[in-house]
Amino acid sequence: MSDRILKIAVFLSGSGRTLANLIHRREEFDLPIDIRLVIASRDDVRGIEIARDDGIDTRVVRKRDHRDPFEHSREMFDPCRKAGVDLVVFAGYLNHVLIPNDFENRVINIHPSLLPAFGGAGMYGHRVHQAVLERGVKVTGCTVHYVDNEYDNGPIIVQRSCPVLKDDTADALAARVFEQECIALPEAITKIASKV
Ligand SMILES: Nc1nc2c(c(=O)[nH]1)N[C@@H](CN(C=O)c1ccc(C(=O)N[C@@H](CCC(=O)O)C(=O)O)cc1)CN2
Ligand SMILES: NCC(=O)N[C@@H]1O[C@H](COP(=O)([O-])[O-])[C@@H](O)[C@H]1O
Repeated sequence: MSDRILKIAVFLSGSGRTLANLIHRREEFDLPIDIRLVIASRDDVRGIEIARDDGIDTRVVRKRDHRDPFEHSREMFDPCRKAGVDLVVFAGYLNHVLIPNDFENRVINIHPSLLPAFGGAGMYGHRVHQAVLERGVKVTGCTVHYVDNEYDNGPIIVQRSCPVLKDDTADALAARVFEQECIALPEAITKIASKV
């Protein structure tokens, strides 16, 4: 579909399964990405090890080490500029970060619900699936969207759905949604690569 290889940076805060899936799709399915950089919000996360094992340049940028959101944003995006990154991918990244003007429409996020439902501040990871179960909805899924300065607000690129089953636990539901995330994020990246 696409003939352009996107230079990407991945921002993460956790176990790095989303990054591992991108590496797998690049190796096995020719996902057109060159992962130039991984930036983690903490130094004790498995995502960093996955990146290093793949030979990817890594950095840790802790939000609390910065005077204000502007300085934090510069520290996150300056390395992306230096590395000539086309697209930044939030892959389980849990800090709010200001999006600089030159990265408008060049940052995407994967969220584990069908936005605009179950999004916003406080909605991340298992909290999302717990809220879905408590509300009793019958269909959930994931959303890949462009990132702006409001949580989970930017234009939607791809959504994939799956059922919520009777007697589901948050763990079981998270695993079913994650299967869809593993398809949705590569699909969104391929879509973007085909347009640039
Ligand atoms: N400018 C933006 N930054 C971020 C966005 C975004 O849409 N615009 N999305 C998040 C990812 N996200 C869901 O997709 C999300 C992550 C975290 C939270 C949240 O409530 N975080 C807590 C802190 C959690 C922690 O550090 O352990 C909080 O802010 O109090 C909501 C949504 C990434 N950044
Ligand atoms: N609001 C953002 C959010 O909840 N993101 C979610 O965190 C998980 C990251 O897993 P990973 O760290 O193993 O890639 C994924 O399920 C992703 O959708």
